[in-house]
Amino acid sequence: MPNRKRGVKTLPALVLASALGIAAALLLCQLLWAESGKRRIQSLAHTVLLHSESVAGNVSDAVAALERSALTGCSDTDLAEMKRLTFEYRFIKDAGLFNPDGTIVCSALWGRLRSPFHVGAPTLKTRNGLLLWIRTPSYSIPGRSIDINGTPRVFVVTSPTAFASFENGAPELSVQVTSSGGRVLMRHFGRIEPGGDQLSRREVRACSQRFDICVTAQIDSNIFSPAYNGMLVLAGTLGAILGAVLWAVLVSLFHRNKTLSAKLTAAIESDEISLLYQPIIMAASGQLMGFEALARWRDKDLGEIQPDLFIGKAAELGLSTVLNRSIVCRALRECAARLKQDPHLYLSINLEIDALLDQSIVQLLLSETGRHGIAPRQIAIEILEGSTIEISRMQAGIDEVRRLGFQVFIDDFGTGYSGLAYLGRLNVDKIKIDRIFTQAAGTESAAAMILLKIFEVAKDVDTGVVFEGVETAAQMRAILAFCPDALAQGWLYSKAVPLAEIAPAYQASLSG
Ligand SMILES: Nc1nc2c(ncn2[C@@H]2O[C@H](COP(=O)(O)O[C@H]3[C@@H](O)[C@H](n4cnc5c(=O)[nH]c(N)nc54)O[C@@H]3COP(=O)(O)O)[C@@H](O)[C@H]2O)c(=O)[nH]1
Repeated sequence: MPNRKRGVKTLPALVLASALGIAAALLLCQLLWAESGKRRIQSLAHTVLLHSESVAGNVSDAVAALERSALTGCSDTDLAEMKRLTFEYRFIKDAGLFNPDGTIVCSALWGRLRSPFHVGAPTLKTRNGLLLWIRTPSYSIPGRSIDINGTPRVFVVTSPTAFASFENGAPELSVQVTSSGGRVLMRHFGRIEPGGDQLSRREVRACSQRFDICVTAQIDSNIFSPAYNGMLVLAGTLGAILGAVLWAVLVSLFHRNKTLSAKLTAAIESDEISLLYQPIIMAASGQLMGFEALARWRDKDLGEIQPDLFIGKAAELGLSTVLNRSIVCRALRECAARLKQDPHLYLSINLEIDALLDQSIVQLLLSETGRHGIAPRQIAIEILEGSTIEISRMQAGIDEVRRLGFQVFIDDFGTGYSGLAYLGRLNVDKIKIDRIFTQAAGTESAAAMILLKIFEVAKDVDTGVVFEGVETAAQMRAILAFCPDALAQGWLYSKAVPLAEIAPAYQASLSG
């Protein structure tokens, strides 16, 4: 029954996730398609502009040639010369002369007109001084309109097929050729709609440096048009699958998190968190000086869980105190014999600063060391440098613990936000320099310079130093060069292991 209930809830959620996936996929597809359309019209606008410039250049040259010619009127010689010029220029359909009163009386193509034709005022005077009559009534065929370019003396008619190669373009494309101010529309293919850059519409504009011409190209890349049905179905299907997969991943993460929380709670309560120990060595002699307790949790279903993860999770679940108490008790129980056997050894335990300020943990440390007959001096509490707790409160807690005989170390020094000034203000026994600095030893990096600086300041304020994360003999040699009595911890000597595997001395080969 419960499974059926869950199935009933699952189906609408799955349908909703798929629907959201479809919507997201279609939206993404539309945006990508519109952007690819923009690249298409950029190239189209450029091509049309180049073509418009060559038409305008051809027309200007023809007008200049007519101006230079010795035409005086509409004699047969004049008409022959006009014809010659008309044939010479590719984008010119006809050429002729204006009367001084602004009327047309003859042209190369139509010869002498039966009656003078009045063209009226020009539509535009270009910045090159050319007069344009756009879509003005034809002087030869009634009802037709033509484009005339000229001066007050001569004119040419632009060939109506000058832009024929751009006619009958794809239906989603529109192009218009205008004067540079956009006031006069010279040519258009398709209709430019106002408002580019909507979901589907993109627009580009390109203007000529040489002529009074601008080209605007627009594309309406709407994936919902019937032409793109195939793409629509593919994108929708992929979106539905992705939405469903994402939903399944989120649900499984949520369940894993819930499972992790439940399992961790059970593991802490039944004292299943175990400890490994990593040796801390006097590098010059290889002598064992102490060991750090590092928590481990292996779940039979989830496998090995990183300490960062389960310690953070325990804090989220409000289980930090229970976990800390179990770690303190286990560490002292497991290490008591070894510490008593060798009184110069110490055991490091990681505790958050809040735990150090928690009287119940301090009392536990006292009672457990007393119960096992361990000197408090043999216990070092490692706290993190970066903490939001006020420094004076922190120092009061540290002082109290040190007064009881325990040592206090600052862990991962250099990675917090407090900087070197912190060292002078906090009274601790040792700092543990983080491995990002240790591992830079002997290199030319900024981290290597910071490492030296940290070491100098620690020496000035008479605080001991442990170099964490030493992995290579070269790093160790470089550290020994400036700190001959360095304490070191790292994989060069040993990873964290069961206490029984920790030897009294570690002869790391520092040569080679
Ligand atoms: N509050 C508590 N924090 C704890 C406890 N146990 C562990 N931790 C913290 O979890 C972090 C990760 O710890 P871990 O995965 O155990 O990693 C430790 C070492 O294994 C690792 N290490 C040691 N030597 C090297 C090395 O040479 N190279 C390398 N890449 N890693 C190395 O460093 C970790 C020890 O770090 P630190 O504590 O800073 O000395 C870590 O922050 C633990 O503090 C716990 O019981 N309580």
